[in-house]
Amino acid sequence: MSTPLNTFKTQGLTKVYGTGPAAVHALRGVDLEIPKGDIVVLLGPSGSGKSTLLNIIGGLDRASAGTAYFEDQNLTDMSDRELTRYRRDHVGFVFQFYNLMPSLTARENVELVTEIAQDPMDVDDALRLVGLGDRMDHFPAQMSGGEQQRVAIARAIAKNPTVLFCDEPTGALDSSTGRAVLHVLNDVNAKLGATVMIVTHAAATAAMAHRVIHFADGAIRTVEENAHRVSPDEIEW
Ligand SMILES: Nc1ncnc2c1ncn2[C@@H]1O[C@H](COP(=O)(O)OP(=O)(O)OP(=O)(O)O)[C@@H](O)[C@H]1O
Repeated sequence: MSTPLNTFKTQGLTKVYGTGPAAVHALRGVDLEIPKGDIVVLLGPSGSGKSTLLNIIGGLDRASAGTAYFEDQNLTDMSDRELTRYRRDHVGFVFQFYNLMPSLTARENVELVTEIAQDPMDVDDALRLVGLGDRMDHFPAQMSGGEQQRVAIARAIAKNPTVLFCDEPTGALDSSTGRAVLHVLNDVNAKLGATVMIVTHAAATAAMAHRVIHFADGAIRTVEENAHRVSPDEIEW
């Protein structure tokens, strides 16, 4: 079988939370193609459905209608067990708050994931890739916010994910620390070939993306391809 060109393809993807007068239409028919190996930045007002989309194609939530494919697998048809396997084998998540285990060192936090992964990276290599080669035995409380976020990224990439989802990865960081974190995401994309999807309110992040998706009111308004991508070093917010 040929290698699929898209990491994701959705058609008419719809999500309604609740029923009757309390129903919230979080996604109103999203048609989307995400090429393999792209960095994609999703922008849009609060409540426009960005996290909902990420949660559904990340296998954390279910659509109300429509289809979502990961490569040639239909996520919307999967059982809970199959979705768990999909997440375990293919998906890395990075959130605004790093969710590290405080009683474990950087290395041990990453090992938690590599112990159950199918084809993990070497833990030390993952920490070196995020620039923490000399901080592996430090605990989260001994690290800055940016360093903790880099541990979270090392943990997410150590399973060798096909796709890395980042929901406000720089939301809790000052701009220079945030740039360092974006640098790491850029490297992960360039060196590992992972498709990287970033939801952010920091609109300037769009400059480093291959593709920028603008969301509003549960739907995609525009998709732009960046002819000239900018290095994270040049991003200001
Ligand atoms: N579990 C839930 N139950 C009910 N409504 C929800 C739930 N999760 C999200 N929503 C609603 O769905 C809509 C889309 O939310 P979503 O979190 O996807 O937006 P977002 O664009 O990611 O926003 P933000 O930028 O603030 O994170 C919002 O109106 C939100 O209140």
